[in-house]
Amino acid sequence: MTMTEQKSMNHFVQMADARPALQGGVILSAQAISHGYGKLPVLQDISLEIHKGEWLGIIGPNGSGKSTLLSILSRAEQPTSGEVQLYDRPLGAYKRKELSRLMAVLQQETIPPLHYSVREVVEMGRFPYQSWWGTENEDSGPFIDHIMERLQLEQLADRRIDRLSGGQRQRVALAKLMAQSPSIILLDEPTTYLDIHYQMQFMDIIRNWQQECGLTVVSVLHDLNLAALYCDRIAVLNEGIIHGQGSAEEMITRECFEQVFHVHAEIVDHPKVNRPQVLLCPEELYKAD
Ligand SMILES: Nc1ncnc2c1ncn2[C@@H]1O[C@H](COP(=O)(O)OP(=O)(O)OP(=O)(O)O)[C@@H](O)[C@H]1O
Repeated sequence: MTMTEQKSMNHFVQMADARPALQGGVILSAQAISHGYGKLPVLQDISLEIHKGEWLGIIGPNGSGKSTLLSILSRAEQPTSGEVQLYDRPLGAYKRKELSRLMAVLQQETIPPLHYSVREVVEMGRFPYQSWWGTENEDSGPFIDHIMERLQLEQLADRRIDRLSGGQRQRVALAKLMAQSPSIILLDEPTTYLDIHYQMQFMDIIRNWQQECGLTVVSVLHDLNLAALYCDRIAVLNEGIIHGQGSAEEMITRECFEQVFHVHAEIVDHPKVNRPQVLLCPEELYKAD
């Protein structure tokens, strides 16, 4: 590791150490959350505890309330009833910059196609650490360099953000998120527009970040094999309620697929890692049985 990399890594670790002390390892909790749009109930009595350093995957069918739950966990939406707490404090009690130093959110199209360069967008991640005049106590240049290198964005540094492909933009969004140095990240279907190579690269980068800094990750994922491979724990949401939560082995089951997703599936053990993987089966194979 070069001096610059070491300095940047120390930056990550210092950020991790600067986090508030935890009690019982719970960093974020949803307590009896209910929510609806007009008369449509979307979430009913959701209670969830997210522990420091874990990767929680939220899976469930279309319209089951996953994005709504993530919006409530990030304070983008207020629940109709119930409360979210971050480090044992109600989410509503945090000032905006204070919350941004602790929590970052990545949605499918987080970065609007503006006329900024890639590097300028990544630097925007430092906003929560800047004074009124847009300056920081410490020079974050080497840290930004390190992130650009790590996400292979150096060649694109001066390229305008609106001239990038969807996959490249998603990498820039991730770089901006890393620049923000949060202790918890919320990801809403982060790999949807990525090809298989960039899906795996994206997930590996998040996992390395998690392992290096004790980052806590909450992600909505539609790809259940990725969820099984990367998440430490999975919560299954169905029709606005938690159908179940547990390890990949406990949640990625034939019963869950039939009851929640209404599809037939065979579950096999991954030959290289100790995680279940899903093999989907056409309906007629089951009719023939
Ligand atoms: N702003 C809104 N106004 C009205 N209804 C909404 C709004 N946002 C979501 N809904 C409704 O709430 C329900 C849950 O939506 P949500 O996006 O949370 O589900 P989801 O599980 O993330 O779905 P998907 O997998 O399709 O992304 C759906 O019935 C949706 O139509």
